[in-house]
Amino acid sequence: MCGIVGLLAKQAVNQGIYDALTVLQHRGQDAAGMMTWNEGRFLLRKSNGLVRDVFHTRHMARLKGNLGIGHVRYPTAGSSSEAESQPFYVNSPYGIALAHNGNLTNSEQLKQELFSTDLRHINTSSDSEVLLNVFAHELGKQGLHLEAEDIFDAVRRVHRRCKGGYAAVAIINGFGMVAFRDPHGIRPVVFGTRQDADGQEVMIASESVALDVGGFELERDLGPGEAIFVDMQGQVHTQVCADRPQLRSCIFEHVYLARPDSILDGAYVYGTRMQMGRKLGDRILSEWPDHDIDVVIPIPDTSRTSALEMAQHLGVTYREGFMKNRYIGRTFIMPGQTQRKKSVRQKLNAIDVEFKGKNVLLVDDSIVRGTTCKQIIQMARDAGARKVYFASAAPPVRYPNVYGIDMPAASELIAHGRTEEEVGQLIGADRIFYQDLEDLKDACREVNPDMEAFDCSVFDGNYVTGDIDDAYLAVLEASRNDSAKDQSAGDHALVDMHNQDDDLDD
Ligand SMILES: O=P(O)(O)OC[C@H]1O[C@H](OP(=O)(O)OP(=O)(O)O)[C@H](O)[C@@H]1O
Ligand SMILES: NC(=O)CC[C@H](N)C(=O)O
Ligand SMILES: [Mg+2]
Repeated sequence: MCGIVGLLAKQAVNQGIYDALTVLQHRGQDAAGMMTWNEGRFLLRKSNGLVRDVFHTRHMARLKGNLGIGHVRYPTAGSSSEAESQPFYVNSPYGIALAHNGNLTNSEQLKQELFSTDLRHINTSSDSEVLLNVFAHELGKQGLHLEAEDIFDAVRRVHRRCKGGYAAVAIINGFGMVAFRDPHGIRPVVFGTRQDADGQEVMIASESVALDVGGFELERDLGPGEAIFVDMQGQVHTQVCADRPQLRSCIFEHVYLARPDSILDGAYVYGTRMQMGRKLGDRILSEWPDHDIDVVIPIPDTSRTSALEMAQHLGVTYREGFMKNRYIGRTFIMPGQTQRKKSVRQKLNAIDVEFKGKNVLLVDDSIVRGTTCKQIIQMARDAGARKVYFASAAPPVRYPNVYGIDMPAASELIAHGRTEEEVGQLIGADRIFYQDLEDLKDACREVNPDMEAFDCSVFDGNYVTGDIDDAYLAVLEASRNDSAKDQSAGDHALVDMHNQDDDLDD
């Protein structure tokens, strides 16, 4: 779940893209990058680190031009090497730069095809470089002069070849900006406009919050299989380019990934999280009408919205019993288990008075590996809680994700092959409550009834692209489990196009 942004404006876009990336930072903390286009040249800066660490004044000054794209990365394929940070660039045809959120599930097969049939070489292990090359190859079948229709034809062929979850934004040298969303709309992408004295400016982004910050009016989400082309004059052209588009957006965006102040597929994430809190409150009341919960305490940050609503619904006091260190990022999207474990303790600290002698209900948005809740329950006990109950606003996460969330190994998921009660025992809770999957879907549908169905694969093991079987998951687990990733860490030797270096003079 990386963050992507594209901006075509009437003046320099570097600051606008930087600002958008800072509000998309929660989608990727490993690397950041920006590619602008100026008078026929692409200018690139990308590196490992947070947005504020990657772009210094000297880089910003060099990122000239009124058209650009940006990316914050949370790796879900290949390595976390700087060379695999994004955007990527390819020189033929025209010169194309691309940033991608998601994961291709057939990238190995595509890589072979690109080499043997399309005569293209992929220089990294990133699936995003594969996506860019498929797009480039299909675009290369068009003529010297591109019209919107030609671009949409190329995207149509990309959808026929690529499988998985992908939202991508690209620049085509001399022609404009393009974005497209996979035929199931698994990963989100929205676009908005801003009126300048010289004409219309357009921003495309993973989440609407990026548009808010830039003063853009949200037009809408791209639909499943839809593409948008913004020409150099700022004119917007859109077309659905998939043969059988079906909206199956990732429900985990609403549970955890997206910011609550974003609107995805027409639904305020804040609203869907509130409904999750209500539904789970209902479940607790029906399973345990004479409960003895004294206080509801959220595990900051993401669970706050659901926990507050749940407490009100239960008629129980809500208290902020854990303080969050604002300088530690999201732990779940950190690359290794050792770092994730250590960061939970650095990130959260208990306020003893809220726990002493009380029966506390701790609420989190989800339990994935169990890294957070195990430590938190112990902290609550150490702070003097009498009983510690635990509620997850999402159902048990039992299956790997293959569409752009780095949960590749079933064996690393605490609920895989376990009952709810077994998870409760393992994490040390006196009682555990999980959301029901139908209730989770209803929570989202109640905010936008048009969202009929979702990708819920991490909860039900049903992969909407239809190409995932046990053999695929076994290969994925072997190649991307935590210890496999540890062994490939530090692989920075891959070559890439010239990247602005830190040792350049100011
Ligand atoms: O079971 P786990 O493997 O620990 O994963 C689940 C936890 O990770 C996330 O928090 P994170 O710190 O990433 O972000 P947040 O501050 O947005 O809650 C999520 O909100 C849960 O708290
Ligand atoms: N989280 C994502 O969207 C990752 C995009 C791409 N698969 C990468 O690893 O760079
Ligand atoms: Mg959390």
